[in-house]
Amino acid sequence: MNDFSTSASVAEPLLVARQIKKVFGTGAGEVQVLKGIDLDLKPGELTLLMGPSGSGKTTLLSILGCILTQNSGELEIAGRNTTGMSPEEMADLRRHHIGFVFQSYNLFPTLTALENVMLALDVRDQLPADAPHRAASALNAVGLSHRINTYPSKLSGGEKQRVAIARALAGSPSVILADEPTAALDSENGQAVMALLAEVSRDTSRAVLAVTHDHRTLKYADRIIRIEDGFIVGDERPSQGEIVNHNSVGEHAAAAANGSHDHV
Ligand SMILES: Nc1ncnc2c1ncn2[C@@H]1O[C@H](COP(=O)(O)OP(=O)(O)OP(=O)(O)O)[C@@H](O)[C@H]1O
Repeated sequence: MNDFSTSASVAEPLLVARQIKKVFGTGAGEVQVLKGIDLDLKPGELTLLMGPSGSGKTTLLSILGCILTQNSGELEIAGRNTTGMSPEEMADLRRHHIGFVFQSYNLFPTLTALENVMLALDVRDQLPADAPHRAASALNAVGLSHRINTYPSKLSGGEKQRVAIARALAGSPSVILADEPTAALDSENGQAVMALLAEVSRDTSRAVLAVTHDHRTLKYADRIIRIEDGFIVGDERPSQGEIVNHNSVGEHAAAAANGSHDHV
C-alpha cells in the first residue's frame, strides 16, 4: 500500500513508519494520540524524540517497538512489514530486532549484572550456549567488565543504566528504543549515558531512538525529531544545519481538515 523505498539516503532505513495513527478509548472518551506519523530510522544514527508531556512520545515508541499496535498505518522493521503479523510473529520480531532501555532501568534485583544481561538472550526458556560470553562482551562494551558479578543494589544509577544498555545490545538488535534513559540520572551520569548511546548508534547495522526532555543531551544527537499533539512538527540534523518538515501543529491541523490527514 505504502511506498517504503522513498528515502534519498544511501543506507536503507532499519525502521520505516508510515501514517501511524493511534486512538485510546472509545466514544466520548476517545483520544487520538498519534495523528499520522511518518518516520525513517537509518543505521548509524542517534535520533532524539522530543516534545511536551502527553504529545505521544511513549505511545510512538511502544508502537515502533511492537509492544502496542497502531490503529492504522504501516511499520517495517529490518525489512519486514508488520502488517498482518500474528502476536507471536510480532514478539519474535521484537526479540530479534528491538532493544529497549527504560528510565527506571528495569533490572531484576536478585540477578547479577551478567545474569540480567543474559536474560535478554533467553529465547523460549532456553539460553544459548554462548550466552555468558555474549553477555560479558556486552558489559565490556559499556565499560562494566569489572561489575559483571555485582547486584543492581550495589551499582550507581549510571552503572544500572549501562547494564540496561548492555542488555539491549546483547541480542544485537537493529533498533534500540530508549524512553527517557537519562531522566533518573544526575547531569554527569545522564551525559555519559547519552554519549554511550551515541557510541552504540555508530554501529552501521543499528539505529538508536531516544525520547528525552533533557536539553543537555542534545549535543549527542545526529537528528532531533519534535512531536506535538500527535504530529511530527520538526526534524533537524543539527550538524548539517538541516531542518525538515518544520511545520506548526496549526498547519498540520489545517492539512488534516483539508483531508491530507485521514481520521482513524
Ligand atoms: N493506555 C492508555 N489509555 C488511554 N490513554 C492513554 C494510554 N496511554 C497513553 N494515553 C494518553 O495518550 C497521551 C499521550 O501519552 P504518552 O505517554 O504517549 O505521552 P508522552 O509524550 O510520552 O508524555 P510524557 O512526556 O509525559 O511521558 C496522553 O494524553 C495519555 O494520557
